[in-house]
Amino acid sequence: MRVLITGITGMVGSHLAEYILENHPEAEVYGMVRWRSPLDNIQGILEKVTLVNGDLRDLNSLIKIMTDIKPDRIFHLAAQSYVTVSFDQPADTLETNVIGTTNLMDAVRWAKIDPRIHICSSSEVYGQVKEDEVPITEHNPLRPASPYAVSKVGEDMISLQYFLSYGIKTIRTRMFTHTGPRRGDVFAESTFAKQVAEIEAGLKPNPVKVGNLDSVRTIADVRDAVRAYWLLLEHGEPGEVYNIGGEETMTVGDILDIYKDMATCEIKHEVDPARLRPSDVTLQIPDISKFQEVTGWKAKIPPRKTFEDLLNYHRHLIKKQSV
Ligand SMILES: C[C@H]1O[C@H](OP(=O)(O)OP(=O)(O)OC[C@H]2O[C@@H](n3cnc4c(=O)[nH]c(N)nc43)[C@H](O)[C@@H]2O)[C@@H](O)[C@@H](O)C1=O
Repeated sequence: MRVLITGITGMVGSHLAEYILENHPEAEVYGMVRWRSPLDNIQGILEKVTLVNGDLRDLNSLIKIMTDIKPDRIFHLAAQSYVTVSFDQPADTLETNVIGTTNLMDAVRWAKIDPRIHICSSSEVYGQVKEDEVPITEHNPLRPASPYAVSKVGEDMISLQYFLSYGIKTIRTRMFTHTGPRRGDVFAESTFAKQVAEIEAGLKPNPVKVGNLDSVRTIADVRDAVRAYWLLLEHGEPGEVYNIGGEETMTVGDILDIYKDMATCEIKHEVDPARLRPSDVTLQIPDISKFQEVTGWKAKIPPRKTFEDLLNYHRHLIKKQSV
């Protein structure tokens, strides 16, 4: 079986590749990279995967990849995934996420192949939900509250349309917050961990800079998330959409408190107005029963372990950079 991962150099893509190599050795893993993508996250598996150059904005590069590899499964993880940046660069976000996904599916059509394709939509498509709408099911209205969320609605819907019009086997996930080692340092739980590690190392003054600490999230570990994605393409129904997420609910402020508790010195915090958004999604609690019924998936890693591993990841990076 040939498996293609777009976004293999990111947090999720690199963990997914490791998961597949370890648990499904029969699979040949191909990763699509842009020619200048940093390969740090996949250093440990470079000899076990085949990298191919491509760009979601370049249809020809995708047609070549599909024709050469003829993947049986595609995990489409590449995206502009940072909500804050999408307010500053809305067109760029839409182009990568919506046009990029459209190109990917057009390339599959051109190559006349019939893979099962995981489309990574997002809980952000639900936007600001009302209190009586949680836990959020797949039937909730879509009220995107950022250009990123609009781009994920577009990606989600165009993937459904390619299934309805051409029978392309897209299966969509709306993943709620998931994190762990290698998480980009722009996201809340990762920037907090990085700043704590820098303060511990004497590289940055106390306090940790924060934005809105009141948003409610559930946390899933990225290593549980990639297992969910594998199960999705094994058991999911083409054309369908599934919520996935963790079960423990907390505020962003609770996450900061966990790090304060783990830190080796006293940590203070301060709101940085630049970290507040024009509109924020403050309540995200998923109903994941549809996905669990189909796959039997259950998260195994508790959030505290996830945060501990993420903090140690940043501590390790800082140590490495200082030698
Ligand atoms: C499922 C979804 O999950 C992620 O999107 P996100 O939830 O917006 O992630 P975030 O970590 O940027 O914000 C979470 C919350 O935390 C608040 N917050 C407070 N203080 C800081 C802060 O200092 N930095 C950031 N980034 N956020 C902060 C911020 O205002 C927001 O309410 C992406 O993976 C996305 O790709 C995705 O699909």
